[in-house]
Amino acid sequence: MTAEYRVAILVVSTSVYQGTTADRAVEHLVGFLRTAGRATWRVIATDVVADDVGQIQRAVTRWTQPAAPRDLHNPDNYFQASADPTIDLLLTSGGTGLSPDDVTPEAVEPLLTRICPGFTAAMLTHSLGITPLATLSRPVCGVRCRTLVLTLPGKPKAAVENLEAVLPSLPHALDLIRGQASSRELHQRMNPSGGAEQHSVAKPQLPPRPTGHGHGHGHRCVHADHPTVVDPSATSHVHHRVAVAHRHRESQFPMVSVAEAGRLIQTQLSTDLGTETLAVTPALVGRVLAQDVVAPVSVPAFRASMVDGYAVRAADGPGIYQVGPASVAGSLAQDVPALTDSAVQGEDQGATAASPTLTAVRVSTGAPVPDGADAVVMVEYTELNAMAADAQEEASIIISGTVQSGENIRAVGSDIQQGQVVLRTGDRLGLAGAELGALVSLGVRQVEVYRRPIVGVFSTGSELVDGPGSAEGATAGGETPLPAGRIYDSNRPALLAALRGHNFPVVDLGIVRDDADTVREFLLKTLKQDATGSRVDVLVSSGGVSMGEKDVLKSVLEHEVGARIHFGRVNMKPGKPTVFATINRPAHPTAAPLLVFALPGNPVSAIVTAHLYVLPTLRRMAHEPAPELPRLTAKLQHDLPLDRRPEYHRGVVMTYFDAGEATAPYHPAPVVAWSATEHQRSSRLLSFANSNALLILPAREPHRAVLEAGSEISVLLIDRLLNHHGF
Ligand SMILES: Nc1nc2c(c(=O)[nH]1)N[C@H]1C(S)=C(S)[C@@H](COP(=O)(O)OP(=O)(O)OC[C@H]3O[C@@H](n4cnc5c(N)ncnc54)[C@H](O)[C@@H]3O)O[C@H]1N2
Ligand code: MOO
Ligand SMILES: [Mg+2]
Repeated sequence: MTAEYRVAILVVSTSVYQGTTADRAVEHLVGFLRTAGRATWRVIATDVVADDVGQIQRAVTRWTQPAAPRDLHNPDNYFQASADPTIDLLLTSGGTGLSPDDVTPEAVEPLLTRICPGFTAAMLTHSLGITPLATLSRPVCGVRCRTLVLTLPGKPKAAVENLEAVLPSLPHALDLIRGQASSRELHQRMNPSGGAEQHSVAKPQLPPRPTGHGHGHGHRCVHADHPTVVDPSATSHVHHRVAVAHRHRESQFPMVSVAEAGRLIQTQLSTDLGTETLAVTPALVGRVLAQDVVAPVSVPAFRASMVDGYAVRAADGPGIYQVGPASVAGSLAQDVPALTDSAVQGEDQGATAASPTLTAVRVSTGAPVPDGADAVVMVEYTELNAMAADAQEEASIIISGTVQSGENIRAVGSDIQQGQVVLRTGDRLGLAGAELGALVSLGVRQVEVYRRPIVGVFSTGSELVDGPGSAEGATAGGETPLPAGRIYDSNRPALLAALRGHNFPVVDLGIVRDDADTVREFLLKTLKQDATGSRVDVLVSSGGVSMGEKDVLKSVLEHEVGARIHFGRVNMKPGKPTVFATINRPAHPTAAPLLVFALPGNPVSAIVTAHLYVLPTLRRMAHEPAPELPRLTAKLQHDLPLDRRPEYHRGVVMTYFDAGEATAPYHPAPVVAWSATEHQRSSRLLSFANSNALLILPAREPHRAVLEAGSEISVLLIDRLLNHHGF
């Protein structure tokens, strides 16, 4: 009985996809397979996609999924939707050439879990025997889960020739991939006479079979439970997930300095997130303007008094003034009568010793100054001359001093002139509220501001349980005793709190188990969120980036979702395994890449690196004028032992005067620093207790193991600077 294999064919061609060209590849390949022999080839699915990395990857992923239910947060799992787990052979046709549109190898290669250069070689050798133009073809072949993927050329004839070239070994290759044959059987099948060559057949590098999943017919991806390591011999970014015994025993990532890490991030971040027009409300504080604001009106818009007193004509000088109707704050300028000569001259109120000859209008601070008046005399510089008959109102007052024209009057536009540029592109609406207040005072209803990056935060770790800081934990009651071996996910709430505290929109993406397939699908799903509009600009994770067999994040990033890792280790304590990567978005090739900060899982390391790397990056992306953490020089108050790595030690920083110094005409405020706690282990969140700064300690050197009290050190503020004096 001949074996039966299930085949899917994916035509990759924009013109076929758009209907401007008819496809002939499927027909040719199906015709060839019908008569190919060696096995029964059942073409059970075909599809057409454009020359587009995202479309190709989605089709390939759909046909090469393991059948086991996916453990994703969103049940509406795009990649799962039409998964057919039983495709043995996936043939793509088209897009393997050299034109800029040809992206099939770029799309397929990152998805392959094991590359098979033998198939590629067989295809190329065969084709080169037919035409030298075969040099222009760039096929990739390899395994994804239980499916062999071959990228054939687009020309139907060439596609068939390439397939023909590999046909002899195909059935056995597929059996091996399915786990239904051994290499020994293969050799017997290919060389029934046996002999010495038998030993020269290279043993296929199959990863050991996962335990507990049975053999043969299971449709689980054989790699699912295996850690991933980079095969150092692999020249491409295709990875091999191999058993823990074969893992690297040294990190493959060069150790960069903190400064170099900062520079690498800066080369990748985008400040081109666009702008948004927002209503002028208190929520605008902290935002950065993406437009100049021109004053639409003057402030004040009317001549306003700066003091509580009496509006007069300065030229009238000292004398007795009859007090006219008041202008108080809230009076309409139009209702305040003008000061006129005729109103007062020579009138006699008859109520007191002296008679007024002049006139004044009582005004309060901020109230309109009547027309005709050019000065306001403060109430303190006047005396009551006479009361009105009701013994309540002022009838007249005495002004004894001289009065300057313009005194105590805010001229129209003297605070803000209509047409003046009041705020400029790049100005931040400060936390003190003044810029917001200025906009409101001008009646500006909305402004264009830079969009702030949206940050998705997730935790990796199979040991993690949602704690009281999360919605799930709150309903489950975070205090329930945890089984030994489990811990509450404290990194995610801590990181969310810090980022939200700095006014960045955050999305809680939950916990992702330490399993390469789960991590990969989570990342692909997050990338796919392009299409739905709910996309994040920056991903921040914690955990899974060191050397452990379950630390799969770097490998999945690099080899399975097409990320570029810009650094994977930094010479600092804590935070050595910090990873920074970028991933292009398949659905939006022109959009800025997604930035990924994969922070170490140790809680202190995650918080320190979030402040050191993530926060300044987000602020830069948001066009904030001072993106870096504030840095000061401080005097260390006690000896501190040094580490082999430069250390970001949790500390307390305070400005300090003693009473004598405070009275000196000028005395720079000394800044002093000390360690927040002893026992600054990366797991010990209490090392942050009361700390407001990271003390930057140099690495230990042969001649210097301790930094001595009195040393000047650099400190980075992560919270408010303490002020010994209060005010
Ligand atoms: N052989 C080596 N081991 C380790 C090295 C090394 O260079 N070689 N580096 C150490 C350093 S330094 C750090 S930092 C950590 C980083 O570990 P990972 O990023 O791989 O994180 P995990 O292994 O997932 O977890 C480490 C630790 O943190 C706890 N954790 C993780 N996530 C959370 C969370 N969301 N909330 C609370 N606690 C969390 C986890 O349970 C572990 O205890 O690696 C060292 N190892
Ligand atoms: O660098 Mo790790 O962050 O020391 O704990
Ligand atoms: Mg680890």
